[in-house]
Amino acid sequence: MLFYMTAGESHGPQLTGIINGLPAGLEIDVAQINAALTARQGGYGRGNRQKIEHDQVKIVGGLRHSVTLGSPLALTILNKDFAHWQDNMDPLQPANERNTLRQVTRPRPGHADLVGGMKYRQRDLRNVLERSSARETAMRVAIGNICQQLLAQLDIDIVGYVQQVGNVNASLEELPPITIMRDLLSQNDLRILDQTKVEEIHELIDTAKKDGDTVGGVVRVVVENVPAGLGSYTSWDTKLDAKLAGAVMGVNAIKGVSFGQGFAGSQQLGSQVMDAICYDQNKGWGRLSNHLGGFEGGMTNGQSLVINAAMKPLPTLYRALPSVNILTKEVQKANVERSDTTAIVPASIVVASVVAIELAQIITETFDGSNMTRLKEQVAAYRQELQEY
Ligand SMILES: Cc1cc2nc3c(=O)[nH]c(=O)nc-3n(C[C@H](O)[C@H](O)[C@H](O)COP(=O)(O)O)c2cc1C
Ligand SMILES: C=C(O[C@@H]1CC(C(=O)O)=C[C@@H](OP(=O)(O)O)[C@H]1O)C(=O)O
Repeated sequence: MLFYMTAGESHGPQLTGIINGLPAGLEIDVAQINAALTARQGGYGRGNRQKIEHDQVKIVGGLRHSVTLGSPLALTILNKDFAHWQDNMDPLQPANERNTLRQVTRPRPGHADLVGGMKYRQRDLRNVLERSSARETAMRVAIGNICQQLLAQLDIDIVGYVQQVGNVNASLEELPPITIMRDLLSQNDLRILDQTKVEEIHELIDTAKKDGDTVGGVVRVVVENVPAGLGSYTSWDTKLDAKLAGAVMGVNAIKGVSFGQGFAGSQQLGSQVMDAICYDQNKGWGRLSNHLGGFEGGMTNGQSLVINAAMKPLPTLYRALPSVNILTKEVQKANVERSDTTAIVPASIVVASVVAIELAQIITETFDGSNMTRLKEQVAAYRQELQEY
């Protein structure tokens, strides 16, 4: 069973990750992981933290000569900002006058601060915000990229992009193939397909920033060449769309997940939504459209996966909302240190990463995931069998 864990606080020394259950024999390209980490740091509307960080992964276990051993893979990413927080965030530094004076007591509406403080009985909300920060998503991107490299070995390609920012839609009527999408996405700093919307969205983000406000949006992940039959209809907890929805909702600030045309389909007739079945001797089974986003009965149906995720506007506002000081109970403005105006671009990378992790997990569970060469052989044989069904 492929699973992973992360540890580390936003301003602590480093992020740490362990992924267990990767096949032996997977060659890992660290440059590709670092490129994904750089992409997650970027995008229009990011705050000043990204000027400090320069995320690079270090692999410290489970790898020999760049090839996985089948043992747990251990990863680290340094937080460069720790240098400015050492006095406050060093794991062993005793509490002193300076660092206790910097206590966080004014919870931000929409962030984990208040409820986290109540639940874990914290009087310094830094003990909550450090881990609830989306800094952790850097490690999920590193692990997700390794899973993308595994999927690439099986000719499965995945991309995440920004579909909508605030109320401005930047999608195209027809989805181009992923290779063309990549080219379009590299042409702007918003990871959008419709280049005509760049200026309008920049203005939207600039205005929000000037007003001390924040912006959300919708991201989309497309996965090509996924074999049919991953996941199962037999029990609720084996449905792959349900597992994916859980993983995507697990990304900070994601508040909704849908597949294919999503909620819009609920307003249409069945004849407009179901994807008619076709068969071609050379290509095998297919569908004449892909409104359902590649899932039927909790299983992949051989069409591209289309997964949408809605992100709320970020909770930390420079024009802070009213809050209540947890020590004095006085009404005060919520805490603000530093924040992104929008994190919709990084969200598109993070959501694609968690989708890749779930897919790598179901594939290594459906087939023998002990060794990469055997896995490739089994997936190829299965694809052949499906075509001849
Ligand atoms: C890549 C990324 C960057 C984020 N940056 C910020 C930020 O700068 N300020 C902020 O308040 N929230 C930010 N968030 C969102 C918070 O982490 C999130 O809202 C918080 O953890 C509460 O969780 P919830 O929104 O899922 O309930 C970011 C999210 C992501 C995915
Ligand atoms: C550190 C990252 O994002 C952070 C996520 C975040 C939050 O509240 O989620 C708040 C901000 O933290 P800071 O106050 O340190 O600037 C973001 O910068 C990152 O994405 O690498």
